[in-house]
Amino acid sequence: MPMFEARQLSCRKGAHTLFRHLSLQLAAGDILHVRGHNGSGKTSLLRILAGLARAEHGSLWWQGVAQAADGAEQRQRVGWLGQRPGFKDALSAAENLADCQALHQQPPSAGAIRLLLQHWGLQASAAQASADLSQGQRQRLSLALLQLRAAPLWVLDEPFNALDEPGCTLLWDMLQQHVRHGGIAILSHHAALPACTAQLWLGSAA
Ligand SMILES: Nc1ncnc2c1ncn2[C@@H]1O[C@H](COP(=O)(O)OP(=O)(O)OP(=O)(O)O)[C@@H](O)[C@H]1O
Repeated sequence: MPMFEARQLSCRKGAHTLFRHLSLQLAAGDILHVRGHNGSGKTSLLRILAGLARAEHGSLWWQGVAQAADGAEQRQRVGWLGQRPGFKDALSAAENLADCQALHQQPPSAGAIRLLLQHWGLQASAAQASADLSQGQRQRLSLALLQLRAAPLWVLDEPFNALDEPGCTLLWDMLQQHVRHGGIAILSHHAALPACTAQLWLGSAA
């Protein structure tokens, strides 16, 4: 049985059908790479898979169980990384990580936060407002938050955006570790990627 399944998804925006009858099945350990030209519907699809938007038709299944159409169940298990950061600009990186621990009922641990900040190269700017971080540093903070959250299904829209080469390596390592521990990752990226177990190309459906 696949761990995560999408059945017969269709999505329409205005007069355009972005995709229809789109189905996919993913097992623990899979990394799905979603590709397509600009405007082909990658973000729209990822938002549906993450439970952040409704498909016109179709359903999501987790471990053989159909998920509520409002996406609420799905959002509980998804670690989402989108184009807009999911942290508070007014808080520092360290404060945002502490907030995330509290939100997900994890015991507060300054040690774990310190290690994450070091791992993502954010320790020198850990105390400044997140609004003042560079684009790459903001992406690193988003990834540190994703790592802290420990969700089984990651849905990542252009996660390599703004990362330098060491940052890309850190992200790859993080992805590999996630799937080695039984997680699933779905990500969009314009260029070819090594080591993904599946690829989905979105073209024009209308
Ligand atoms: N809320 C909306 N209302 C109308 N059209 C929309 C809406 N959201 C997205 N679209 C359109 O749907 C199409 C797909 O958008 P989407 O962001 O999913 O594409 P994408 O493949 O992620 O693009 P890119 O590679 O440029 O990031 C685009 O033509 C976009 O203009």
